[in-house]
Amino acid sequence: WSDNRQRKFSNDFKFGVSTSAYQVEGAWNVDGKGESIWDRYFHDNPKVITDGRNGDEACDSYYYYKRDVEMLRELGVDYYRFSISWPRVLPSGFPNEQNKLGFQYYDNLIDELLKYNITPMVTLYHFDLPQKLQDLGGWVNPLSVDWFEDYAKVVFDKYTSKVKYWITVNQPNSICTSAYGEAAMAPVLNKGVSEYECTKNVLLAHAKAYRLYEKEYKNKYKGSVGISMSLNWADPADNSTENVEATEVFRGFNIDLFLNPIWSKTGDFPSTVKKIVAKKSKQQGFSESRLPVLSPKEIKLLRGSADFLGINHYTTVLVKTSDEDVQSPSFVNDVGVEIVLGDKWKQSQSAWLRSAPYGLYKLSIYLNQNYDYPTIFITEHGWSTKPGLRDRSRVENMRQYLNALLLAIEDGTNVKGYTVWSLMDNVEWQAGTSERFGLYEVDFESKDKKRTARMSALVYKRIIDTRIVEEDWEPKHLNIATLQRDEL
Ligand SMILES: CCCCCCCCCCCCC/C=C/[C@@H](O)[C@@H](N)CO[C@@H]1O[C@H](CO)[C@@H](O)[C@H](O)[C@H]1O
Repeated sequence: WSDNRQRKFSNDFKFGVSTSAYQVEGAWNVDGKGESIWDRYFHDNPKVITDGRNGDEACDSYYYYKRDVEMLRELGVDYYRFSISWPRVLPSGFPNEQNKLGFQYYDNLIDELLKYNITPMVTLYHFDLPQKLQDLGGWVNPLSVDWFEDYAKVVFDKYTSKVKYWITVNQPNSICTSAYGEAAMAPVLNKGVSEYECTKNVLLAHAKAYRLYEKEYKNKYKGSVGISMSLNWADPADNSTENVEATEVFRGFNIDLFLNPIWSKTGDFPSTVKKIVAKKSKQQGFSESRLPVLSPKEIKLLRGSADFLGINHYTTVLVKTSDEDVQSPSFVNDVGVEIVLGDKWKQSQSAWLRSAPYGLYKLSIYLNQNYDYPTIFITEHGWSTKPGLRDRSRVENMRQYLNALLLAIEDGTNVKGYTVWSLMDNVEWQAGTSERFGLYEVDFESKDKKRTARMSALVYKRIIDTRIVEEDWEPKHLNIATLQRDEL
C-alpha cells in the first residue's frame, strides 16, 4: 500500500475541511434555537465531559462565522462541509414553527462562502436531534422517517439554488450503535433492540430525503445527495481461522449492514447479519428477529439512494473472538468480538485513534469489490493532539493517509474529494476540548475564541496548492495570513 513514488492529485480533485453545528456554533439557546439532545445530555450530566466544556459556547461560530470563512480562504480549500442544526431552524423539530433568526445565520454563512467561491457541502443531520423529537422516541419512532423528510424539504426549499452538495445524515452507524446500543452518545439509551429499529428508520429517513431531492429539485438544480458513514477498517488480530471469521462478522455489522441496503445490487440488510440476529433472537426468547424486516417497497426505496458515499475514516481496528459473556441482547452481543488497536501504531490524543494508513487503502479496495466502485468523498479524516501549534504528528498522519488515498485512486477507487476533520478545535463530544482535531487552534478562554493556524494548516495549504504530498516540507513561519505565494 505504500511505495516511494510521487503521485499527484488531479486538477478536478477537491479539498475541503469539515465541522458540525453542535461542535462549533455555540449560542445554544440564542435567537430562538430549540434544545438538542446534546444540550440536554450535557446539561444533565456535566461530569461525563472530560474537561467540563460543553457546546454552549464551543467556538462561537454563530458569531464568528466570517473569521471561519477567512480561515477557509487562507487554506485555499474548494469546499466547506458544515451541518445545519435542526433545532436551530425548527425549534420543535416540526416545520410549523420556523426560526427566522436561525435561518439567517445559515443564509449569512452560505452567502459568505459563495462570495469567496467556496462550495458549501451541507450535512442535514450531525447528531443534534431536537430534544422534542427525542421526547417522542427519537430515531426509534418510525415517524422519525417523516419528521426528517419534512425537515429536509424545508432546508432544500430554502437553499437548493445555493447548495449543490448535500449529506443527509452523518454516521447512521454511530447514531444507532453508540447512542442506542453502547450508551456512548446522546441520548444514551441502552435498550438492546433499539439499535436495529434506529438503523432501519435512519436509513429510510435518508432514502426519503434523497428521493425527495431526486423528484423535486435534481433536474433543475443539478445537486448531489450522499450520506456519510463511519468507515474504519478492520483486520483480524492474527491469521487464525476464528479471528478471520470474527473479522468478517465485524465488517458485516459495522460496514455492510449500513451499505448493503443502498449500494449492493440486491439491496436489503446483508444475509449474514440477518442470520446471526435471527438465531440469537430466537435463543434469547424473542418471537421474531430483533433486526426488522425491510419490505420490498423499502428495499426499492433504499437501493441506489445516494449519488456518493461519504466516508469518515480515522483508524483501523484489529478483531479477535471474544471470551466475554455478554448476556443481554444488544448490537455488541450480536457482533460478539473484541477489538484492539495495533500496538506499533502511533497513538493520538484520543484513546480510540491510532495511525494505520494502510487501512484506508484496504477499505477502499473492499468497497470497490463489494459495492462496485462507488463514487466517494472522504467526508472526514483527522487526528487529535494536545494544544500547541507545532502539530507534527497531525502533519505526518495527514501525509501518510493522503499517500494511501493516492494509491487507492491509482488502483481504481473513485474518490472525488478529501475533507480534513476539522477546520478548528471544537467540542469533541464527551472529550470536551481535551482532544484537539483542528488545523486551527482555538483559544477557548479568549473572548473571541481566537483561532490560530497550526503547522498542519500551512502544510495542507501547500498540498492543495501543489497537489502533491512532500515528505518533509515545513513552513518558514506559521503566519498563514502573510504567507506569500513564493513561500509555498
Ligand atoms: C482506553 C483504551 C481504549 C482502547 C480502545 C481500543 C478499541 C478501539 C476502538 C475503536 C473504536 C473506533 C471508534 C471510532 C470512532 C470514530 O470513527 C468516530 N469518532 C468518528 O466520528 C466523527 O469523528 C470526529 C472525531 O472523533 C467527531 O468529532 C465527528 O463529529 C464525528 O463525525
